[in-house]
Amino acid sequence: MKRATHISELREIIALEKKRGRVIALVPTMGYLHRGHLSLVERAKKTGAFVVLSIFVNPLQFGPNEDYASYPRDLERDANLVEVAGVDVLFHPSSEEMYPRPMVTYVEVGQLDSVLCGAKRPGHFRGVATIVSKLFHIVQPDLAFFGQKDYQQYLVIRRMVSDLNLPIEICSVSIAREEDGLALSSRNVFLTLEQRLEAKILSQSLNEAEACLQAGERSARKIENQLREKISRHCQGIIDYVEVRDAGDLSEVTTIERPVLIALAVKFGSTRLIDNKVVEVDRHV
Ligand SMILES: Nc1ncnc2c1ncn2[C@@H]1O[C@H](COP(=O)(O)OP(=O)(O)OP(=O)(O)O)[C@@H](O)[C@H]1O
Ligand SMILES: CC(C)(CO)[C@@H](O)C(=O)[O-]
Ligand code: BAL
Repeated sequence: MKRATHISELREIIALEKKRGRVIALVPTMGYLHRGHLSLVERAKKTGAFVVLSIFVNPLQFGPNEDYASYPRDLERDANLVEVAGVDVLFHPSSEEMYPRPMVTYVEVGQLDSVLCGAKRPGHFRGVATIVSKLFHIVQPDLAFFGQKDYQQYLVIRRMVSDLNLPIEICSVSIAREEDGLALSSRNVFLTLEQRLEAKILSQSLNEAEACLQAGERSARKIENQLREKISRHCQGIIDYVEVRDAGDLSEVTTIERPVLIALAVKFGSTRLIDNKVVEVDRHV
């Protein structure tokens, strides 16, 4: 596995592979890798592409009171993991390399930024879209892989690629979970034992909401209220949001008739976890 910290080095490596006719796949991450990240690599490898994995904790997507400074980092452990997983090149630039001077140019994401995590983390998706756009320009991949755990992020990137006519196929990968259902996340490492045990309620309550929908419930507000009630009853986490929205464009839903995203964010102390489920409904129930 090759490693690059400078944009120019990475560009040289990729130019050579493109000359050889290789398809290029990009897996953007913030590091502290787990099985969820490795499932993105696995999917990328399966395409036969030359796989570039980036690790960069992007300051632009963190709010002033968020966890940029304390975000978990362990580059050497990550490098070993991705080498074993078969990544072809690991790109881990410094902040100075990615942002040599204060930015004046950003990618704005409009409507999609105004709900769910976008509403709770002002400027977050502008930061995500801007860094992902920079990575896309640096790597010029044919394919890029994103996890459904960050479903809103996946929609934002898909829309950015469409709006800006970028010739990149955006591939989404399903959520990798612990045995008890908790979605894998780099931030899980910050949970106390008690919080870790309680956190399984998030995926359990999403499964229950799905069962309710499959049984014929069609009121989005009822589903949200049931979820809130269950989470509040079974854990000390503070609900940031619990919402049912259209799975295609995140618009508001009252009566569920199309595929919906059931999404939630819950804070366990200072650790904010997100999870979601996309549910297709049978129109004839
Ligand atoms: N459990 C998971 N299953 C599938 N994909 C995941 C999972 N966790 C993260 N990813 C994906 O990996 C990519 C990089 O995510 P990131 O490095 O932010 O990891 P993370 O574990 O989501 O971190 P955090 O939850 O602390 O934000 C994103 O596309 C994200 O959706
Ligand atoms: C896509 C991403 C790497 C951009 O910094 C980040 O938001 C993440 O890890 O999901
Ligand atoms: N996976 C999203 C990165 C963040 O929370 O900033």
